[in-house]
Amino acid sequence: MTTASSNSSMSNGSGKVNTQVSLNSASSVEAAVTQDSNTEEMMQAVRSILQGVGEDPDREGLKKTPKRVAEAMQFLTQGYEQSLEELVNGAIFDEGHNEMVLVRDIDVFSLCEHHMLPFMGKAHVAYIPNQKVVGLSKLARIVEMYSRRLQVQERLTRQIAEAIQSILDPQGVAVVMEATHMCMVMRGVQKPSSWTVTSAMLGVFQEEQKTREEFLNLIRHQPSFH
Ligand SMILES: Nc1nc2c(ncn2[C@@H]2O[C@H](COP(=O)(O)OP(=O)(O)OP(=O)(O)O)[C@@H](O)[C@H]2O)c(=O)[nH]1
Ligand SMILES: [Zn+2]
Repeated sequence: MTTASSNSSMSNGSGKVNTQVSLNSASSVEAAVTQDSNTEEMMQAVRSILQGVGEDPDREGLKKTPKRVAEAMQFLTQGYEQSLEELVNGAIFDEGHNEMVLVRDIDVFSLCEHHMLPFMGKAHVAYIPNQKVVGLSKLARIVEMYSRRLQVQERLTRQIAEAIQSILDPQGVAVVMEATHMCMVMRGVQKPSSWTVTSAMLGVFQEEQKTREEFLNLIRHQPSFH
């Protein structure tokens, strides 16, 4: 991963090994070494795939491909290394606000766990606070963290809803995701126009039809600035 490999060079300073490393930097050196060996293994695997498709991994254009693919895969799955707590970073505010908060049209890029092919689309995330609100960007960051993993759309949708539930204990959470799956577009059943809608409704969104409808109307309506 780009970040991890830059970490590894940072932790070694100018490349010399510092013999007076503290426990913390010793463990970060260890993490960097593990990361490097992971990258190495991934590069080997990409070489095998290239050979498997009948390519010559040593030809000019493909020489750096194993490294590029390994780094791209590490980027696309960086959500495994993030935690909800770090991501929210304490940005929870006691506003006494109890009306619906909705962030819609959050871009989603993920990989399906069955084929490791992209699926992409939009997520709409709403909650009804119980006094506490969270920084708006954190809702998009939560979407980002769970999408940067190998996923199925249903689980991704539910994990986003449950994460918001766990940090805010709100009156309810609603998440709708609309996505197109490259494994259904480029291969397999080959249906380029199909898209999949999943939803997760918790608390009042599940219990009260009126609240759920209000949310569904809000995500249908086209904003005037578009
Ligand atoms: N429920 C769900 N299914 C998914 C998702 N992403 C991919 N799939 C499906 O996972 C299934 C895997 O089915 P398999 O029969 O094991 O694999 P396959 O032979 O490659 O299937 P086809 O895609 O039908 O060619 C397919 O039906 C995919 O459409 C997702 O996010 N949610
Ligand atoms: Zn798939």
